Amino acid sequence: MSLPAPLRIAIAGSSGRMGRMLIEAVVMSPDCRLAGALDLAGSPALGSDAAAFLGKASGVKITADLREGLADADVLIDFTRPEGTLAHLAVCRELGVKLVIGTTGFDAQQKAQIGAAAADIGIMLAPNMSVGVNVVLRLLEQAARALNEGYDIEIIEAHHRHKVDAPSGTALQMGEVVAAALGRDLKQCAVYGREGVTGERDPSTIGFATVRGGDVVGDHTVLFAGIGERIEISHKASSRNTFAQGALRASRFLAAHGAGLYDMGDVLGFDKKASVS
Ligand SMILES: NC(=O)C1=CN([C@@H]2O[C@H](COP(=O)(O)OP(=O)(O)OC[C@H]3O[C@@H](n4cnc5c(N)ncnc54)[C@H](OP(=O)(O)O)[C@@H]3O)[C@@H](O)[C@H]2O)C=CC1
Ligand SMILES: O=C(O)C1=N[C@H](C(=O)O)C[C@H](O)C1
Repeated sequence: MSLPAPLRIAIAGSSGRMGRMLIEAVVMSPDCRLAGALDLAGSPALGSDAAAFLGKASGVKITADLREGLADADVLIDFTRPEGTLAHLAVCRELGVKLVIGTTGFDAQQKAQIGAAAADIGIMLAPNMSVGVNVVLRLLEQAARALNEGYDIEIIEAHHRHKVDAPSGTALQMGEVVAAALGRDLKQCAVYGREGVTGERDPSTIGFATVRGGDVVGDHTVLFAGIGERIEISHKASSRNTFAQGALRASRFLAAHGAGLYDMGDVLGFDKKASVS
């Protein structure tokens, strides 16, 4: 009996922290094949083998030419920057290549562009691909429903010194899930940091606090602070491999599904309630 053909995966942002982790994960997965590797024009890595940093030869050269990098791919996994992802999205749509988007920091208009492209291709959009965070999103929905009065909600996140967006995409998604469970609109109730004489806390708000430093992979805590007790629901990532493995699960899911906009809840078989992103 012959084995099914491997899933052909291209990676965007090949020289980035996640790009390298993803290349390693693809190369190590027997059911996947590295089919393309993209990086920005001007990157010193252009022309070199995508797996050279692992001391291996993948036979795939890093290119800035999107059509060349996507020519042989079923799925592109993209953890870059919003402007890069949107450029990749346009070419994926044209070529019929499915897209796993891990990039964070999109504004509402950019998210709408992604949603529109999902009419033609399968797209997975998730600010955090770890299984653990997506389970935490479900726990948060339940906790927020049960603690809907008398508890102040604060979301605290910590990341490495190189992260460029704040709050993290995960923190924002946690805020959206909690706000939706409470029947609030996050746009109306979010407080992003405090300074000076702020006055007493407004109980209808959801506060965000951001910490940046060192090599923290990604910590998120949602605090429900009541009188006489505090509940903290936390997730701490200790390796980027958890995000890479989630992105591979997402790629396998997309390979088996048609056009549409999906999230990690779909991959994990959750119903749609907690999938605000
Ligand atoms: N969904 C999830 O599970 C996770 C999401 N992330 C998100 O992934 C993104 C990347 O994170 P990380 O790997 O740490 O970042 P890095 O800065 O390490 O890597 C980003 C990569 O994208 C490239 N890049 C930058 N701008 C563009 C552009 N306009 N077009 C094409 N490529 C571009 C960079 O190239 P160059 O180096 O030449 O600038 C680099 O190779 C972030 O948005 C982060 O929040 C991160 C981890 C998990
Ligand atoms: O930039 C990162 O590193 C991470 N970004 C994601 C986010 O913004 O939520 C996910 C993860 O926490 C790591």
